[in-house]
This record gives sequence, structure tokens and C-alpha cells, in this order.
Amino acid sequence: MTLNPPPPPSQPTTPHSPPNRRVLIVGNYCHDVLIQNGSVVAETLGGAASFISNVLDSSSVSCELVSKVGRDFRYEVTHSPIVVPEKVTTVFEAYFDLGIDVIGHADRVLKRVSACDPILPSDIPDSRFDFGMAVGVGGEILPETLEKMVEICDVVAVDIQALIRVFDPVDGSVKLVDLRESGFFHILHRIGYLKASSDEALFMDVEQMKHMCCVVVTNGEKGCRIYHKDDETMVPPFVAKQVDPTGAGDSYLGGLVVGLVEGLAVPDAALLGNFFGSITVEHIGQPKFDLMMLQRVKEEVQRRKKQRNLSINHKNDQEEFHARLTPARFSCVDSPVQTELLVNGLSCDR
Ligand SMILES: Nc1ncnc2c1ncn2[C@@H]1O[C@H](COP(=O)(O)OP(=O)(O)OP(=O)(O)O)[C@@H](O)[C@H]1O
Ligand SMILES: O[C@H]1[C@H](O)[C@@H](O)[C@H](O)[C@@H](O)[C@H]1O
Repeated sequence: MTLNPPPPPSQPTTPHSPPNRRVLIVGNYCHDVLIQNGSVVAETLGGAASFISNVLDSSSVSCELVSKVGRDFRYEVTHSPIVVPEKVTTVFEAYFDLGIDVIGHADRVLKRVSACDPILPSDIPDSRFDFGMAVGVGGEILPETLEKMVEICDVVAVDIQALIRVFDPVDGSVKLVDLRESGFFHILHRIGYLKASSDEALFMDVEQMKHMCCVVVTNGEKGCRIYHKDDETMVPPFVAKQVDPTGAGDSYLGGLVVGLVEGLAVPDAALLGNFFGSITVEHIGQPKFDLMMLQRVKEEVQRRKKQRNLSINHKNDQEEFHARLTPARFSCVDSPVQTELLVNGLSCDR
């Protein structure tokens, strides 16, 4: 089945001088506090922007990141955030033993216990970008912020969590509102990609949205589905031993965008998303990707592109791409810090 998605970002002009494929990532970093049986199990750097830039940086895709943190921000990051001295960094507590939350999310109950400032249009550079990613976690993306993004970026990908989250005024519990009531709906015909988890997809009309943009719905260990106009494609998962689901959707989106800027077709880019999502669930916090693994992935992406250019694809060609990526996962090793955390770590079987 062929998908006819929004145009990908600009392609190389000569084999030796790749163009500047700049990606703009907009969303706040946060502190993630993982809680199980009443105790803090881990405190990690969070925020979709941090997981996504980890995937893009590791894949040598140049990106610029706009994020706000408070004076208490304690992580050394490649892309410096804007520090708001009178504020504290956004904090999410993730409770792994409170059962199913109000939105039917069985993994964890999320509470936003503090929130840094929103990201304003004036915080975003005035330059042009090939690809924009609106990936807020705590309500920091405003309609006018997204409007500026669609003006300066050729294609914009949006994580629905940036648009539909609302926060309980008493305890900060995350709730979702219908996309039509989110205050962003009027801009959505101008975006290229909308990503939602299967829980979040219940808060939009996929049948309606797939005529406005390419919709990707992730479904944990089952992989993901792509909807665009009259096409629907299932993209298979990779087998993983889940330890902590945090950031899986973010790394997925990072992998998808890496695939798109590299010039892969949407289903292949989504397979790369599944690949990075599956590695992320095996770690607490940010995964540190193995260099050999990244090199293999790069080679497979180039091979896949060549195949496409020569039009030598056949019906089951994604199976082959999947089969060639699968062994690359096994060259991935944990850093000592992560291994130590895993010993006391979470295990969240779905
Ligand atoms: N247990 C798993 N095994 C294999 N792959 C997984 C697993 N969980 C997630 N993934 C991969 O990561 C992708 C995103 O996961 P998921 O659907 O849980 O997103 P999400 O709910 O947005 O994640 P989060 O909010 O935790 O960041 C999936 O489509 C899948 O490819
Ligand atoms: O760090 C995580 C991550 O970015 C998730 O995508 C988001 O759902 C959580 O709110 C956040 O704490």
C-alpha cells in the first residue's frame, strides 16, 4: 500500500554536499521522578525534546532546540535551554503502582508537580527550518507558538500530548481533552504529521484528521499504524524487554523524523521510529545508543534508500528492512550508570 504523505524535507542536491537539513525541536526539558511502592526509584532528565534530540544527535541529524527550564535545572545537555531564573523546571512524577489512570493508561499515572514558563513565538528563531517538531509535555506550547512553527518550517510534526493535556489544579494529574476543544484545531490543516499513542488517539477523530495530515498512532509492543487519506499501514514492532516506558513515544518520533529527513518513505521512517522506541523501553531515562549500532542503522538506511531509488522493491520489502535492523539492536549496551539503575529498576509489563 502506498502512502502519499506531506512532502519530505529537501533532499540532497549533490552526493557530496548534503544540504542543511535543520530540524527545530520545541518543548521544555523536565525532571522525571519515577515512583514505585511509595519510594523514588529514579530521577532522570525528561521532556520529549530531550529524548528526541538524543535520537537526532546520535543519528547526526542537525537540530536546534528551544526549551525553558528553571534555575534548578541540573543536567548538562548538548542543546542549552533558556533559563528562567524566577521559575523552577517542569517536574513530572510518574507513579507505577496506582493502577489505571483517568485516561486508561495502564503503565503509569502522571502528575505535573511544577511547570516552567510557556514557549512564546519570540523565543523561536526567525530562520527557516526544513522540519519542525512541536513536542511539549506540560502545556508549554501555545497556539501562537505552533502558528509560528508552521510559518517558518517546511513541514511540522506534532505530538498530540503537546496539545491536549490539561492538569488538575490540585494534584497536577494529567488529563486529556478532545483535540477539537484544544484551541489548536484551526492550525492543524497546516501540519504534516500528528503522532498520538493509542490512548491519546481516543481524543481525536482519526477519520477526520487523516485527511488533514499524516496520522501515526503508536501502540507500545504492537508497533504503530499510519493513516493518511484512504491509506492505512501497520508497521511492525521490534521485540524488547520493557523496563520503563517513559520516552518511548518521544524516541519513536525522533526515529520517524530521522527517517524522513534521510529521505525514507513514511512506513520505513516509522519502522525506524519503532526501532528507537523499542530500545528506549529497555532503559530508565535516556538510552545511550551504541556507536556500532548507530553505524549499522545508518548503513541500513542508506541501503534502503538505494533500493527505493532503483525501484527494486517488492511486496514484502519492509520485512527485509525489519530483518536487517533487528540484529543491530543487539549491539546496544548499557552504560554502567544505567545498569546500576536497572538493578533496582522498574518492570512494567503491559
Ligand atoms: N514494550 C515494547 N516493546 C517493543 N516496542 C515498544 C514497546 N513499547 C513501546 N515500543 C515502541 O515505541 C513506540 C512508542 O511507544 P508507545 O506507544 O508506548 O508510545 P507513548 O505511549 O507515546 O510513549 P511514552 O508516553 O511512554 O513516551 C511503539 O510504537 C513501539 O514501536
Ligand atoms: O519525560 C517524559 C516524556 O517526555 C513523555 O513523553 C511525557 O509524556 C512525560 O510527561 C515526560 O515526563
